[in-house]
Amino acid sequence: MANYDLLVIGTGPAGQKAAVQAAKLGKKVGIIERNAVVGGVCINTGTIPSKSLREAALYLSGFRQRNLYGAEYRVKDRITIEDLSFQATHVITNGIQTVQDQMRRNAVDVIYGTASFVDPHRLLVQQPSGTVEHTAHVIVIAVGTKPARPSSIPFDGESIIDTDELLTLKRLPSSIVIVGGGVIGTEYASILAMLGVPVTLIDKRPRLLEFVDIEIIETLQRQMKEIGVTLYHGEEVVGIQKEPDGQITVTLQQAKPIVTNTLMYAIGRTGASQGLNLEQVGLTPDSRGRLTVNEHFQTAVPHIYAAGDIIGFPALASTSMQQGRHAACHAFGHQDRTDTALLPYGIYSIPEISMVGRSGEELTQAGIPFGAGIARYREIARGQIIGDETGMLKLLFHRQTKELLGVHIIGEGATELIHVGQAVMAYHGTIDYFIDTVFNYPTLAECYKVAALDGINRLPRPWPATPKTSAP
Ligand SMILES: Cc1cc2nc3c(=O)[nH]c(=O)nc-3n(C[C@H](O)[C@H](O)[C@H](O)COP(=O)(O)OP(=O)(O)OC[C@H]3O[C@@H](n4cnc5c(N)ncnc54)[C@H](O)[C@@H]3O)c2cc1C
Ligand SMILES: NC(=O)c1ccc[n+]([C@@H]2O[C@H](COP(=O)([O-])OP(=O)(O)OC[C@H]3O[C@@H](n4cnc5c(N)ncnc54)[C@H](O)[C@@H]3O)[C@@H](O)[C@H]2O)c1
Repeated sequence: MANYDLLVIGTGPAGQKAAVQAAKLGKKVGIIERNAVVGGVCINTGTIPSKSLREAALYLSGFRQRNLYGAEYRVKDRITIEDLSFQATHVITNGIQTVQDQMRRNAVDVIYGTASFVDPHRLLVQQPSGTVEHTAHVIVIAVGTKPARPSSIPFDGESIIDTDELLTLKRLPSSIVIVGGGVIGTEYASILAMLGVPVTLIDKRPRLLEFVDIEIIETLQRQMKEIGVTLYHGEEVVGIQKEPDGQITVTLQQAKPIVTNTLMYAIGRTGASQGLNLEQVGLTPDSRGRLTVNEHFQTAVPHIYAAGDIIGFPALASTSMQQGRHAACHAFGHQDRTDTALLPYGIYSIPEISMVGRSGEELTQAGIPFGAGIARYREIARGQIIGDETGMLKLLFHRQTKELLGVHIIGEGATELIHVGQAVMAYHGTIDYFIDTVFNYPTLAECYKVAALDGINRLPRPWPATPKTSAP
């Protein structure tokens, strides 16, 4: 038994950052992990493997170069699971090693085993060799999520799978039906289609990713159809039949049945709070296993914090890290602030999407008068050089003050480019910043200037004057 200032449950992004931050504040920290390796969903089954798979698919399929060298261009003709997992395995191994090194350098004890509460300050850790108990002044619950698996679906780990199991398949599916057009379903649909797998993507909502700007989603949907994704909106699976030849017949509510080789469910994730013995400390998760916290990530028991996917939206690696760090800072009296209004979103579909700030729909609903300016990659030198013909950057700004209110991008580099707009918004900058600034040429960042000029040109003259204090 050891006594800690902080014990963290879970070594995903939230747990890692909570642990390191507390260690930097001079605290004695332990972090508990039930898997054989550190890193959580992020490094082992979610963010990192899916993004590595995407990069490998884009490279091996030659997709990025097809507009330049022709639709037939390929780096490799028959792409195998081994080709794809080569890069992912390398990146995952490095990621695990990096987390282990960080814990060691910061003198954080990594305790392998499954944690549960004995009382509000005491955790039981089950290990293959037996159980140990540790106590702590502060506890951070960062246990993350697991894929939602409705009991009515006959999952078999091979042909009827969840999104974690996709990564363990022995060969690429010859066809796949994906149920759930959320972020995971959309990303994997693009990746698999890129590899030549016929993909059907089904979602019960009327369109994909309802929180994304409509014009951006229309572009994405067109692109996905072009690379071989069949989309069904407002549709649900009502029957699953495994045929003697191993194929699966999927019966839909409205459309004709589909025969497929693989069926994958990507219908969301549930909090991994089961088994934590939360009733011992008086905490009750919601129906999806999530915990409620205040703005400092404290649960109803003030010295027990929760951070990352276990607290629900936005459930991203990016936000989880910040939440974990914020929780540790608050617990040990160190000032910290998280700007939730400027949360960027990055969706690694093909093409990728990113956004920050408000959408046109939100501004209209709020009654804020706004203008829009668009730059298309095909009209930008860098866009032409890289052969991205569908990329687009859209700026939304206040019609009177010209303050930047939202940035929405689809195309190569979108998730990196977004941070230029995010910084300008953080300082309440106007689109004049982009008009007055010189950008490297040829770059995709030049889209900001072109979109700002487009936006101002669409306003009735005389154009509004620039307020003196608005630029950063
Ligand atoms: C396919 C996929 C793609 C994604 N892509 C992105 C992306 O591109 N960008 C992005 O920002 N986010 C992405 N995400 C989301 C991101 O992975 C999560 O937001 C992030 O991993 C959550 O971090 P976390 O620290 O809350 O928990 P997790 O990473 O889920 O880690 C929790 C850890 O806690 C451990 N644990 C659970 N219970 C116990 C227990 N009782 N005792 C001990 N240990 C326990 C688990 O074993 C696990 O290691 C993706 C997710 C998925 C599934
Ligand atoms: N790039 C990224 O940042 C990234 C990538 C992947 C995952 N993630 C995170 O992982 C989390 C989980 O992603 P997800 O895509 O599994 O969940 P999600 O909640 O985003 O999407 C689930 C989708 O499934 C649909 N659905 C649910 N039940 C259905 C049914 N029976 N039939 C048809 N459609 C159904 C819903 O309408 C929804 O569109 C998200 O919260 C996201 O934040 C982030």
